[in-house]
Amino acid sequence: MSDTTSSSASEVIPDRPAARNGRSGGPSGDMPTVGEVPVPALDAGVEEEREYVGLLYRRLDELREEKETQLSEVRSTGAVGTMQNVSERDAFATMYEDRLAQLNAVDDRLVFGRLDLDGGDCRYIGRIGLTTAERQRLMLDWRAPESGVFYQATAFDRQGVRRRRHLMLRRRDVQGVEDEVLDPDLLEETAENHGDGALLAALNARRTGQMGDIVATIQAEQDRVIRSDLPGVLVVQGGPGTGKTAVALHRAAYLLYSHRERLKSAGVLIVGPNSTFMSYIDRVLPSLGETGVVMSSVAELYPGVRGVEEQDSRVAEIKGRLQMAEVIGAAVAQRQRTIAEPREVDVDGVKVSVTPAMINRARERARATGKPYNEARTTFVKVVVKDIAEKLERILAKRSEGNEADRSYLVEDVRTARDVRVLLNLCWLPRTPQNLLEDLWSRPAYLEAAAPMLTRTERDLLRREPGEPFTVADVPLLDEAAELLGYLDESAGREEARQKAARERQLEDARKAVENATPAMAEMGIEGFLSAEDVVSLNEETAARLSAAERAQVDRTWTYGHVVVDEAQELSPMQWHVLMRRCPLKSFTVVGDIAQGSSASAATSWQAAMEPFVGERMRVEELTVNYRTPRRIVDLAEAVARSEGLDITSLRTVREGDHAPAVDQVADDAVVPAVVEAVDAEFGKVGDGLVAAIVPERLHASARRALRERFGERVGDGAGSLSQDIVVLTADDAKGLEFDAVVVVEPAELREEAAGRIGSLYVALTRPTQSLHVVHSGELPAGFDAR
Ligand SMILES: Nc1ncnc2c1ncn2[C@@H]1O[C@H](COP(=O)(O)OP(=O)(O)OP(=O)(O)O)[C@@H](O)[C@H]1O
Repeated sequence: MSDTTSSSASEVIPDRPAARNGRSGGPSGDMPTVGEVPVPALDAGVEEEREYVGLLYRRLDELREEKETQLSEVRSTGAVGTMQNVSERDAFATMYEDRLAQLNAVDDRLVFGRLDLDGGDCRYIGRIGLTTAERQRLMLDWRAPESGVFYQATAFDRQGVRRRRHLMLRRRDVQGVEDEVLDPDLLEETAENHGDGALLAALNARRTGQMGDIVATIQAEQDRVIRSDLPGVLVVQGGPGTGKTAVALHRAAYLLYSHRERLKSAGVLIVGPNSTFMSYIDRVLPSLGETGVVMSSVAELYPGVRGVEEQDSRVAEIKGRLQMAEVIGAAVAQRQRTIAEPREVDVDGVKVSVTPAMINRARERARATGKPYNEARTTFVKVVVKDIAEKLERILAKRSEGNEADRSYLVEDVRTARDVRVLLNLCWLPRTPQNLLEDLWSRPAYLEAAAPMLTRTERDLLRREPGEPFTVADVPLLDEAAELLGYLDESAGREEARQKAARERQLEDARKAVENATPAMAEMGIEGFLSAEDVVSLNEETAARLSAAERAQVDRTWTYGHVVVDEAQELSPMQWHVLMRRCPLKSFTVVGDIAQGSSASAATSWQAAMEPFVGERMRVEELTVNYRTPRRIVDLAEAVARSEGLDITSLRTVREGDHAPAVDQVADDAVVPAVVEAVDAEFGKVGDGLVAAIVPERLHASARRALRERFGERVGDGAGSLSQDIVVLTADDAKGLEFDAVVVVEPAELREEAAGRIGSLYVALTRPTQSLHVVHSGELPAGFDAR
């Protein structure tokens, strides 16, 4: 058994240089080799590189075949033998499956870089590490420490790099090479292939509606963020198009590689603003060979609920306050009541008096357990039932003149007596998070008692009818309620405890199994690929084949090893509060742009947003180059933002752009037809690209209808349609996305929709990669005159 791809930082890769140019650094020395494998010389062109790339693909195919054979052999073994044998078999099967999935995922543009170093060493950089069957290195994983210089070296700080070569592949074929010569001595010897063409080619490429990876062209300031240490809170501030999303996703892949042991079992959570955005980014990590990550929009963080949009931003702001945690706490506590007077209950025809003292005593006992509300209720019920049963026993003893009743029957009679159940529910009602929240919003008296700190107007704003769907802003409140209420069904709590204990025992078995398997895996150059946790999940009957990621997704109480938050400027304090609970270690990558904030609770500074949760303990990095939007469009967007008082740092841009922004003013009733014309005109400019119309809510349906009339099926609908030619979006939905051309409709209205905050208009203006077209009937916001 041998496997020589590298999957983890802890893998043992013999540090044998793969390629050494025969004559140190010379352009045309003897052909260097890896074992018997020739490596193209420094002055090699596309043809020679093609040969080497062909060799890498042959190796990839060989490994894939090997894994397929191993997997079918292991599967055919069947589930026989001791528990430990079964664990070992399953452990190997999972390992082969994961590896196969990884090998399949990295097929497209497997290799993208080559470094030629002082002293003649040469390194190929690709999506994963590859070695020959004799364990000689063929290609390095981009995340390996030795690959760092590929992204970091500059002419001023060469870090031993003579030349950085970008190999530009289409699928498996080398289409071209691009060289950056850093060593001045080499400049004279190599005449061709200079420039930053790989980056420009990537930036000019037509957009597909799906975000791609940037692994071949990560820039130095981005690389520093990606490779930053795991612990603590890292905040990445960056203007539009600076690659925050790309960097956040590559960082997740990097962390999974360099801390695989820890993160594979605990998992990594990636949180984004909405489901459109989540589907836009969902292919990036698989293309980097990483699949075990949980992705969730803020609307889906509470399992089983998908929050709808909160229509009124004032309501969203109130529900987002940290204070709401107190409101939920008070609402929970209020559901425990006592009785003012003794009360008679009927147990099988016998009247028993229940006193306030009995209720109070039971309540104190229950509270003293420190358990969540529903679980503490179990103690309350037990104490009250026992007290009533004792009273009943005494009454019956008196009546039957000393004949003893069977205590256990009495307890059961009391427990099932209707009067008793009514009384118990009156004093301590069992609750679900959903019905607690529903009561809070639909019963003014209840809300008033729980939220005296809110004004009357604020409470009135929160009012809604029972049965209406929960909103995004309700999601953290449901989570808070679930935390305080605990399990409704006491047996669910017990079942959970039982499962925990069983899991502990299985973990012990699994540790032994993994220990046994480890030497064999190390022999294959694989360490840390499989943990005892993985083996246990394989053995669990209920979670027969669930990965940590899959288990985490359905478990509200799951705690992750790392959490990545995108568009983080939009999060409310309550949303942060809940996210912090998902990662008690406080290992976060937080990316966003304060200037783009448009939600009712948007942060005004990172310090203000994070301080309640992490104090001063965070590090802030800034990204400064806009890779998406050409200079001419950025100038306009920045002028608009500045005239509205936004404090933004001017971004550097990579491209000047071929098209000046177009602005069409039309009559009120001509806006929708003008949008259709503008979309048409933009196709004229950008050819087959993607065009988005970003419109106020009011015009969404009519603009879509008109575009469909003209362009038919080419007009997409909803989150799944980003890859269609034309999409109609609100400014909120456009967050984080990009298109070849964008038609921004009624900019002043877009600003008003976000309660006058300029952030959403700034977002809309910075979505194009090529061309911007503005259509308006009303006044233009200030800043447009700077064109
Ligand atoms: N190093 C790079 N190489 C190639 N493309 C890049 C690079 N950095 C960023 N890009 C591209 O620039 C575009 C913008 O990146 P991304 O969406 O990550 O930016 P962002 O900062 O999250 O933007 P916004 O805040 O405006 O949503 C994407 O198409 C991305 O692929």
